[in-house]
Amino acid sequence: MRTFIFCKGLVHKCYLNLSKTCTNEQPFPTWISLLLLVLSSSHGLFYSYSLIQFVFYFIYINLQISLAFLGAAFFSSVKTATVVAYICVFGTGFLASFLFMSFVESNYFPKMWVIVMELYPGFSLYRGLYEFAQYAQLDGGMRWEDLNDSENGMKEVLIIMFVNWLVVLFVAYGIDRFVSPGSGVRRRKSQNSQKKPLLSFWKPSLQSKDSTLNVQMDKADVNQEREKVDQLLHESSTSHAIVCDNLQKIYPGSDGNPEKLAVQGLYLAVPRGECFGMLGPNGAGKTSFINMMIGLTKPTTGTAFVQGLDIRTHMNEIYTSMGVCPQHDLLWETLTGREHLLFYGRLKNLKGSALTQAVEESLKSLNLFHGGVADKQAGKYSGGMKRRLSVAISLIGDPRVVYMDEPSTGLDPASRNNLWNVVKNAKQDRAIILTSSLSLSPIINTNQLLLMLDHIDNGTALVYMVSAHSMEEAEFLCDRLGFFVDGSLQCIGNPEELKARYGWSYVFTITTSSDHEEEVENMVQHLSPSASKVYQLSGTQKFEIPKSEIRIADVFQAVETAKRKFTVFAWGLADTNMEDVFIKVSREARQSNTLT
Ligand SMILES: Nc1ncnc2c1ncn2[C@@H]1O[C@H](COP(=O)(O)OP(=O)(O)OP(=O)(O)O)[C@@H](O)[C@H]1O
Repeated sequence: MRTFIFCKGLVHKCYLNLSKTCTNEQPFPTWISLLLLVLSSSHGLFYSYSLIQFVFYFIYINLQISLAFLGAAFFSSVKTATVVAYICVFGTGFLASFLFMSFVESNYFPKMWVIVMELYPGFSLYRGLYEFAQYAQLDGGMRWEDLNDSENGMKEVLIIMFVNWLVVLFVAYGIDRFVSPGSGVRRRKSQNSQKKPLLSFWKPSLQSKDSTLNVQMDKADVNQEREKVDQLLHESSTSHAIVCDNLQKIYPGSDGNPEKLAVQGLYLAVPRGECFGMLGPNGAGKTSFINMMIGLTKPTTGTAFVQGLDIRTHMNEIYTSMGVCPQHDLLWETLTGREHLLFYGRLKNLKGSALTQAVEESLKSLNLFHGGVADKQAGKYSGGMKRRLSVAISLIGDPRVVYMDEPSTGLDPASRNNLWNVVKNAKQDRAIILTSSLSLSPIINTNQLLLMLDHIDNGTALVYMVSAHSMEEAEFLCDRLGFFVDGSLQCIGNPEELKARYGWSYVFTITTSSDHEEEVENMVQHLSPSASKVYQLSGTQKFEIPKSEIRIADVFQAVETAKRKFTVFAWGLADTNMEDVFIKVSREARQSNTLT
């Protein structure tokens, strides 16, 4: 990931050329070298096609790529990498033109110092171009035998660049493999203290055994999940692709803010073939969880195993079997949809016709193929098309584990249904974790279901609203759902189980004029003394009535009687749905948080 970030800044232009000119199988340094060779020759800069030019460009481009890999270890932000890369490029050009070249041409400046300066790749590039220009007027340009000329510095330049290439590549590999397998170098140094020896397979961490405090004993389903995890950690093999063992994330306090417990001791086991829905309001910790699972951040304590590999120590191996659809689309504006998929497909080791076929199938399944859409730049895509492309990227290369952070955000209903079908098909043989944000907001939006008035204190009302499509998506796609509030798992189970567990009541909604609210309340109390009002606004009231206390026929009877006394604009009696479950779970979580 870091490598791409830096590469995007440093070799962005080279990559774009690659994408537009090379075929799938050819390594791109070769193509770029040939391109530069042809361009320079055809523009009359050099009068011949020289093999030396090809070798020179080839070595230089590979050196640049190695430098990009090395530099990637030091940057975690695309912007910073881009700015530094541009400063290096322009600064080098400036210094080379006004300073270095005068040293090269000077008869007094020691040649030894010129060679020392050429150790810097930018100067060796300039020296090489300078030497080509010197020989450009000769018939045939620079030849191999010209390398022996005493004034020709090309031989040194080629040797220096070649050695530089190997050294930089070696150092970059060493840093990436052994020093900092994760994110930015400085951050990694501080995390090395947490590094554990490599694990051969599942192995319970000692930390997890000590930490029982985070599990609230009254959550039977959550406890059951924890027991399952404990059991899985002692098995030598398992059908579970993802096992989280007391995963915890605490962000340190900054700028006077206290530290933030974003994910609290999470135990979770997701088998292959399951789509697990992680639902929760904004700030519940869903993205923090995903960021740990995809290696963007390290867990504070605990760990998770993906296909048996520990996310603290084996992230590089995990990347090869993982797909991610991030919350915000990370796309190159100037690359087409097809080019994106070709790029990510190659990263997943797809080649030749298998790659072409996978890309086409993926584009077709997400409606990004026909009408030239596949070959349109992603920058010209609508928000929904970008989202679909992100989902396609996450699924290319047949990953075993896929994380989708709010995949259908911003999609119109037709695209959403299409995306749901794609995800549903994709989950057959892989584990998918899908997050969905459920709005908890005091703003009333007619597109959302207004579900509950939590309390009315001091004249203020906090209204819970749940985005209807989030719930629909969760129910349609997910085999199991977990509700998160304030970083902790509140309940877990399949939609039917959850509805049965929390669905002990009917929801009775009635709309009259405001003058008759009290009479409606009395009517409901008469029907069921334990009924509770959950929402009231301008004559519309909503009650939860325990199923054990009423018969549906009695409700009909009561409403008919009421209609004879005053006007009832609308009324309805509904069974508990997933929205109600979420409201109840959130309310209980809030109440228990207030008490503690
Ligand atoms: N880098 C950070 N430093 C400090 N606090 C953070 C950081 N990232 C997230 N948080 C806090 O951690 C909590 C969980 O955030 P997170 O983004 O994981 O929630 P979320 O469920 O994904 O929310 P959303 O649906 O809005 O994306 C929030 O209170 C957030 O403010």
